[in-house]
Amino acid sequence: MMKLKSALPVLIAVFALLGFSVAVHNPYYIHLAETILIYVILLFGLDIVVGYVGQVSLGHAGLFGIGSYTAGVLFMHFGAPIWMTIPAAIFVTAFFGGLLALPALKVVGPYLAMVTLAFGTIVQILINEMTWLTEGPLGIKLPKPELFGSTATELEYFWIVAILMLASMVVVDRFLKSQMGRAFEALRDSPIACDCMGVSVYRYKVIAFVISAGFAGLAGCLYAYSEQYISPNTYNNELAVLFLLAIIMGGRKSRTGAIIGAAIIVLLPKLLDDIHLFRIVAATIAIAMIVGSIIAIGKKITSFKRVAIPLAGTVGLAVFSFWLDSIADWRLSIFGFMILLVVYYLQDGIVGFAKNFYFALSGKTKTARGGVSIEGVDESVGFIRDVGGKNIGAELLKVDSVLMQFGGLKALNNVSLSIKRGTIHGLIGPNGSGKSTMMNVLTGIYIPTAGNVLYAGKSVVGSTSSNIALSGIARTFQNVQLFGEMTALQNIMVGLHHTFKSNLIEIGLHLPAYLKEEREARKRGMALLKFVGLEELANEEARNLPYGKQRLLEIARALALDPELLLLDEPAAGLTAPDIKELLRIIRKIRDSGVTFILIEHHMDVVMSLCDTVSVLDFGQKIAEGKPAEVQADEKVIHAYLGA
Ligand SMILES: Nc1ncnc2c1ncn2[C@@H]1O[C@H](COP(=O)(O)OP(=O)(O)OP(=O)(O)O)[C@@H](O)[C@H]1O
Repeated sequence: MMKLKSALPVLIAVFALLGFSVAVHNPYYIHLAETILIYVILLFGLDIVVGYVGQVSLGHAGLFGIGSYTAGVLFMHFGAPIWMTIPAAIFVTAFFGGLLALPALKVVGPYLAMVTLAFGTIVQILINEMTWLTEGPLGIKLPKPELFGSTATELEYFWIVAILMLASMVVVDRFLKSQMGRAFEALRDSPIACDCMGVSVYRYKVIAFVISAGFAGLAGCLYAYSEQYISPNTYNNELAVLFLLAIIMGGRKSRTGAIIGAAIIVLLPKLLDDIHLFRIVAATIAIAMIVGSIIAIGKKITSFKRVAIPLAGTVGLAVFSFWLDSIADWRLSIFGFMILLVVYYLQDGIVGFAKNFYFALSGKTKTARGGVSIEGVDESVGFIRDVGGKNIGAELLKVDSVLMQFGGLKALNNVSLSIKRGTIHGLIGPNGSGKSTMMNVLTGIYIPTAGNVLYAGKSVVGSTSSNIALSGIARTFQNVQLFGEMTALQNIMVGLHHTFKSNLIEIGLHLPAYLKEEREARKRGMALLKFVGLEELANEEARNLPYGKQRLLEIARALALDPELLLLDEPAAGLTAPDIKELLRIIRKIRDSGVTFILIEHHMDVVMSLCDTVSVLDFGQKIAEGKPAEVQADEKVIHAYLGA
């Protein structure tokens, strides 16, 4: 059943393509459809970077050009056949994708948009100037590829493109549903939490750009044969903006969105050339809009006020189209107007809008795809660390005279701690005393100005957060850092990322090695959810969970790392009394299996009932340490909390 459901989009695509090639013989339309399919391949790749990793890229027209020119140059200079130019274009472009990723590691948002735009411009200039390789502005001519000894016809070539598009669709979908795709989404939703789950943000950003560029390279190569002529000015920044628009209009994180987006950017300019066609389409959209609005208002999904402007806009456009005699002078304005409407009113793109409309209309709740059944979950497989009394009481973590300075402020001033295995060590102190800073030093987010941190005898100072996480230190955050757009189960599976060894080929081909890892991770993920009592919410997006449950989910996600040391930063903050009771039970149970804790907490009853030892910070200095009752009675501590 599950298998059939996931194969359905591919089957629909196959039948649509078959139907098209049987019904349409006009080479002009075949070529148009071919261009759409080529853009679809590129957009699948671009969506990885834009939709999943959440980065802006205006460099994809440049990458597209690199793909085209790899094919063109190899053909012109060496007469290379298509079965050589395709892999070459993919690899060369993927390499440049890696280069494009470097700025993305440093800057985000508008800055990244500018850097990637510059990348596109540089590529275009280089293609133009390197005449010895690329023929410069003259461009390169190349015939349709050889197929079984004869040159492919337009229709045969259409089928080559169609098959590669289908293959890309399957492969991209598989990548994105694997640990790889989860890493991409995790780093978009919370880079800090991503690193602290042992998933290196650096590494996966680069991987995302490389894979994305690989698809741009494939698309570029196919485009060269499709057009049979390539020249530098095709790959301009306008095309880059158009690609980005296609993703936004179609709908990010969606293969259907990529197809719709590609169709729009290829067909819209043609549509705006033909006044009759434009009238028909504008009228159809206006009617759909009127009918949709009436239904939506009738079912109370929306109000008249909210649909008034888009309604007036689409109806106005339709009326305007009949009033016009010729469209030529209005093309750009109409295009701009349509973009404005879509970007403003359909922020989730056309696919996102259609989905929301469907769910609102049918009254069904959205369950994330890849949902799992909650029956027969075996809690015991989730939580596998059991040091069984090993070295209980020996030193696990030693913080040695750590100084953390921010400008003139000493957030931590010469603090030393000794954390014993199998214990719960409390870290308390008034607001701003340096507790969270200590957590950040321990997890590699801050590098201390001076001093050392030894974990199991080895210094972790200077190690990356993801390496520290993988060595066995997991944490939760004061201000919950879940991966909001991912389901509860997926959040935990990011924590289980370290259990995956499979590579891109194993994922792409769904080889048993990968499928087994995925199965086991799901099983463990569900077990961990059950452990914290969230198995019923496995398929719910994390951002929709109540606050208390979010905190529990964070603990379960941290446990997925199989930690030896678990750092909890104010786990009881914002929890109700029954939730706190549940939290205490869970923490004790984890402790009993041998995990060591550092616990920051403002709820004194929680600290008193859980901790074996408590250290107190005030203005970055350790002012007291000892058993909870001793510390509570300490003069300096009372003074720090109550003030003079
Ligand atoms: N990245 C930073 N840059 C500059 N100052 C910082 C930074 N991080 C923390 N500080 C400062 O260090 C001090 C300690 O902050 P920290 O967040 O560690 O306190 P805390 O004990 O966790 O407080 P709270 O209980 O309010 O969370 C504060 O004065 C804070 O403003």
